[in-house]
Amino acid sequence: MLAFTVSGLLGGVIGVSQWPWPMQVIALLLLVSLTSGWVLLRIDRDFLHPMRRLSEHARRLHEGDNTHLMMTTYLTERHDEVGELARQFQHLVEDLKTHNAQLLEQSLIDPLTGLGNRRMLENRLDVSLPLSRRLDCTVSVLMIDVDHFKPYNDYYGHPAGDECLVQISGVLRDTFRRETDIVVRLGGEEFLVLLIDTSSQEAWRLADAMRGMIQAMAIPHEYSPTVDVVTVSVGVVTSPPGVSADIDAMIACADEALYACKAQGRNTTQARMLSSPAEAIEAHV
Ligand SMILES: Nc1nc2c(ncn2[C@@H]2O[C@H](COP(=O)(O)OP(=O)(O)OP(=O)(O)O)[C@@H](O)[C@H]2O)c(=O)[nH]1
Repeated sequence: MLAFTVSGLLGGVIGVSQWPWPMQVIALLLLVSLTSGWVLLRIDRDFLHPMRRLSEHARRLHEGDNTHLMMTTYLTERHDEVGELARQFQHLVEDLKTHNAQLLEQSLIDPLTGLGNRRMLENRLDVSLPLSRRLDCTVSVLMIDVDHFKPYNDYYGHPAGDECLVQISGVLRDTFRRETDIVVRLGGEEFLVLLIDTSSQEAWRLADAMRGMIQAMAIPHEYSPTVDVVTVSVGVVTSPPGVSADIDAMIACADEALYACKAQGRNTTQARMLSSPAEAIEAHV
């Protein structure tokens, strides 16, 4: 159609209609080829090429190549439908990214207390332990367990038990405030704190101060055989500089100290010094 229109115009302007008919046919064919070539070039430049870029972008995202999260402005700044498609695609990617970040955060947080959970501990340990080895500094693990929590739940009810755990979490959060401190709820009424570059004396002092603050909150617990308020027992283990901290050995050792607290009547803090992964020596009672 375009070719015919153009040929008509050319015919009028440069007198093609005066040419012999074979020349007219050749001119028309030439015109049709040039026009189709031009149309194909435009289709490739305006449509196929951007589509290839868009699909390449989607492929990279699919393969997890986060260096290409932002789409090229070549696509997003276009004022046509392709540009609109690219912008909508980019919004979708950004929404998914935000949503994924929220999901990841939720998967690391204990919903009741807002503290980290076991998974967060594992993630943070991947950074903290190699860092402590590199800086050649101490690592301390505190295992904290609420005393006589079963009777508390039984008599005051599960929602009151939940509230009690939330209040205890608040004390933990207020006590262990360094950026490098890791404070998590392991599950149930058990919490873990990991401190790096804190001396064994300081770890014990902080742990015992925290225990005292929980007692001082004076959450009534008239069914506790220990005292008439909610208390915790704390097992502390410190791995000194130069000893490669093995988290499983440390947790096992802190657990031993915790059970010793329970055996000795609860509402107390006991500490151990880990001199090698296999060997634990008592530091404080
Ligand atoms: N409210 C509430 N209770 C929980 C939660 N998780 C675990 N518990 C309760 O915590 C109690 C733990 O009881 P036990 O492990 O027997 O220990 P305990 O009574 O604290 O005794 P000791 O640790 O020996 O002092 C159980 O009754 C659990 O049901 C929770 O998320 N919310």
